[in-house]
Amino acid sequence: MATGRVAAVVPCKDEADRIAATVQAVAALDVVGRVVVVDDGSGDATTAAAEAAGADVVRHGTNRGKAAALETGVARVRELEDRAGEPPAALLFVDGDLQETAAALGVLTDAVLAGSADMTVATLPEQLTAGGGRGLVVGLARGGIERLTGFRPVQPLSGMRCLSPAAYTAATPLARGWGVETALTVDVLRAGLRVLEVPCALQHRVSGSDWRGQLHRAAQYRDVWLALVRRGWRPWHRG
Ligand SMILES: O=c1ccn([C@@H]2O[C@H](COP(=O)(O)OP(=O)(O)O[C@H]3O[C@H](CO)[C@@H](O)[C@H](O)[C@H]3O)[C@@H](O)[C@H]2O)c(=O)[nH]1
Ligand SMILES: O=C(O)[C@H](O)COP(=O)(O)O
Repeated sequence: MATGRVAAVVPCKDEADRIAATVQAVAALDVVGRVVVVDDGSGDATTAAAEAAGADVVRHGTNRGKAAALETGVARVRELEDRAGEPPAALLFVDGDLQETAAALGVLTDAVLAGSADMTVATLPEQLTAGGGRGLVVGLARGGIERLTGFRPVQPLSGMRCLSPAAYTAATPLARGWGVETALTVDVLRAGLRVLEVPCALQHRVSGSDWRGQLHRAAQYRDVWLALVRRGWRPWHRG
C-alpha cells in the first residue's frame, strides 16, 4: 500500500505568495505522507506561510541555492523518518511556485513506487504566461546530457522529480545551484538506473525577459555548464 509512503521536499526562496497553495496541494495527495519545506534564505514571509499551511519547515539563515536546499530537505526527511521508524519509499522534489497545480504531481510517483523507474521527471505543458528565454540553457543541458548518457530529455531542467532512495544515493552529493537537475539525470543514468519523463499538468512562475530574468539564465547557464564539465563533458564536443 503506497498511502503516505512518499516524502515531499520543497525548496523555496521568496515564495510567500505561492508556498501555502503549493504545500496544501502536495499534502492532499494520498501518496504523500510528509511535506518538508526548505526556506532558502527568503527575505519575505515564506517560512510563516509554509508553517501555516502545515509543512515542516527548515530555514537557511542565508541563501545557499536550490541544490543545497534539496539536500537540507532530504536530511530533514531522514531525521523525521528515523524517529518514525519507517524510511520513505520515494522522495518527491517540488518547486514552491506551482500553487494548486501541484495537485497533478501524483502521476510522478506511480512508476517509482511500482519499481518500473528510479527517477521520474515532470514535463510541463505550454505555460499560460509566456517566458523570456531563448532556449540556450535548455539546449546546453539537453545536449550535454545526451552526450554523456545517450538520453535526450524533452525538459532537462524540470525540477519536479520523484526519486527512489537508490536514485538519490547515486546523485549525491548533488551538483551545486541550478546544475542539480542536469546532474541528477546524468548521475542516475550512469548508475545504471532508469529515468522516465512523465507529462504533468503543472503551471509555474516563468522567468521574464527583463534584466532579472536574463541574470537568472546566466546563473543557470553557469551552473549547468559546471555540472556537465565536472562529469566529463567538453564544450568542443558537439551535441
Ligand atoms: O536560491 C534559490 C532560488 C530558487 N529556489 C527555489 O527553486 C525553485 C525553482 O526556482 P525558479 O526561480 O522557479 O527557477 P526556474 O528558472 O523557473 O526553474 C526552472 O529551472 C530550474 C533549473 O535551472 C529548475 O530548478 C526548476 O525546477 C525549473 O522550473 C523555486 O521553488 C524557488 O523558490 C531556491 O530554493 N533557492
Ligand atoms: O526560462 C526558462 O525556460 C529557463 O530560464 C531557461 O532559459 P532558456 O530559455 O535560455 O533555456
